[in-house]
Amino acid sequence: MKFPHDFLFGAASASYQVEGAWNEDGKGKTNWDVFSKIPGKTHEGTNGDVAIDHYHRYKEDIKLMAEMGLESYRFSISWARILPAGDGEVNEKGLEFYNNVINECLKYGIVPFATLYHWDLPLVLEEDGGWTNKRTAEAFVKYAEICFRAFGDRVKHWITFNETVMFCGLGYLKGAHPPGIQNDEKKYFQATHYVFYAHAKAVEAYKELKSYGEIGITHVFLPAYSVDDKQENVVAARHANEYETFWYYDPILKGEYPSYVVEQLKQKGWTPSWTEEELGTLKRNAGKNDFIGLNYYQPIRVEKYHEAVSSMEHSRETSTLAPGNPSFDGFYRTVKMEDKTYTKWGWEISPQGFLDGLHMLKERYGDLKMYVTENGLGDEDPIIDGEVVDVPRIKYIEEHLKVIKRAIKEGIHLKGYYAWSVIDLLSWLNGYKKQYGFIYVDHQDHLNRKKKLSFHWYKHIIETRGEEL
Ligand SMILES: C[C@@]1(C(=O)O)OC[C@H]2O[C@@H](O)[C@H](O)[C@@H](O)[C@H]2O1
Repeated sequence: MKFPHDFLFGAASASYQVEGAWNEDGKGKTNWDVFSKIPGKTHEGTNGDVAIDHYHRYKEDIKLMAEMGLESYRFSISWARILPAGDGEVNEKGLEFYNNVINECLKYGIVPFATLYHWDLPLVLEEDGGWTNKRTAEAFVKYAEICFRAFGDRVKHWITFNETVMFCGLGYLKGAHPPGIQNDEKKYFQATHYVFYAHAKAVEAYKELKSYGEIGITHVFLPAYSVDDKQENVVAARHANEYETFWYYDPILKGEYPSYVVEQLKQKGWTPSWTEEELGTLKRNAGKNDFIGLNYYQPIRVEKYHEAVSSMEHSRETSTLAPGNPSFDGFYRTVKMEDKTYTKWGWEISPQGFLDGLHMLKERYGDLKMYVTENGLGDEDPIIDGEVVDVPRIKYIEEHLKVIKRAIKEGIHLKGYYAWSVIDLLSWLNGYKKQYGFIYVDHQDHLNRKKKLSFHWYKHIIETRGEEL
């Protein structure tokens, strides 16, 4: 059986991780332009000043995507190229760059899938409180409307935010991402709320424009499973799903927060300062979402945790989602299990965990259109006789595509798959230690591009629409 004719085989990138040209053509500074240059924040001081120079080489890169037969390219727009000061004056050169990227995609019949926010926030807004300041939410809606008007005649698939739990969690709890604050639960929950509010306002604005495209949000999908049947561990898994999934998915898809978490925030004094207007906006617009984007890499296995965690000291290492760390509130701990398979960075490889999680989502949110907006293997790819022989990545993606095909057969409304990443790119904290792409970038030879084994494999899968999987 082939994948459905309207299922999109794609791959993804993010502006800060590929573009470079950090201060060219009128682009404003972002939080990451500054944060990545604070000594010790990133592996070997890597940053996005050049990245893989996609800003100047996007034509070559999109031509390679076309040679792979890629049906859709998910990229992100850097807010600070469009509005250098976050709000205020529009930078025409910024609009020009993304118009060129979109037109280059369409030249090859590649469907552009645009993410408005993939963590690079204009510095002016970060310095004014970032996502804990409602001004940022309001500025985002203005930025979104500018993009809808400039690109919406050709871009018909929009994602507002990528992985809110990551930029809020690492920004305000672990401190590994800007603004680098640790253990501030009040700011963490406040930031998530203003992001959800900004999303709902952007959806409302998009629908009013009647561009007849679709809009949604991309969340991490990290289904939590108990390590065994012990009641306290089953309760720990429920707690993890409430805080890591339902807190993020409910306000978008139901228009209200999960009562389990709301009650506990009240008791702990972490309730965001939200207004009736904001909560009403969430409720009014929940039904207008066209899809949810899932970034799935792994599930988590959890057990009840019994030690105090007051003001844990965090590091880059405790921020990598590898198992063994307690949750921010100390309620549970993730566990590495003997009978599971893991990547070199300790992420479990579990296509079955994805399938089980998809059914959990369908049970809670109904027959909702979904895209896998990220899935892939971060690895140190072996180079043999000058060829990048990334067989582990082929196996990883093959197993996940098999499960996606099965999920569709079981009635899950999955409409596309975007491998992370289309091309090797800068990791926020890990530089170029692990690669994710179908295309190799040679940092020892002028960032020259080279097709990997997986490039040819994915090309075949797309051509045959995965019939053999
Ligand atoms: C933490 C990490 C990684 O480097 O492994 O997870 C996988 C992937 O997720 C994406 O949303 C990030 O933009 C990208 O940089 C990657 O980030």
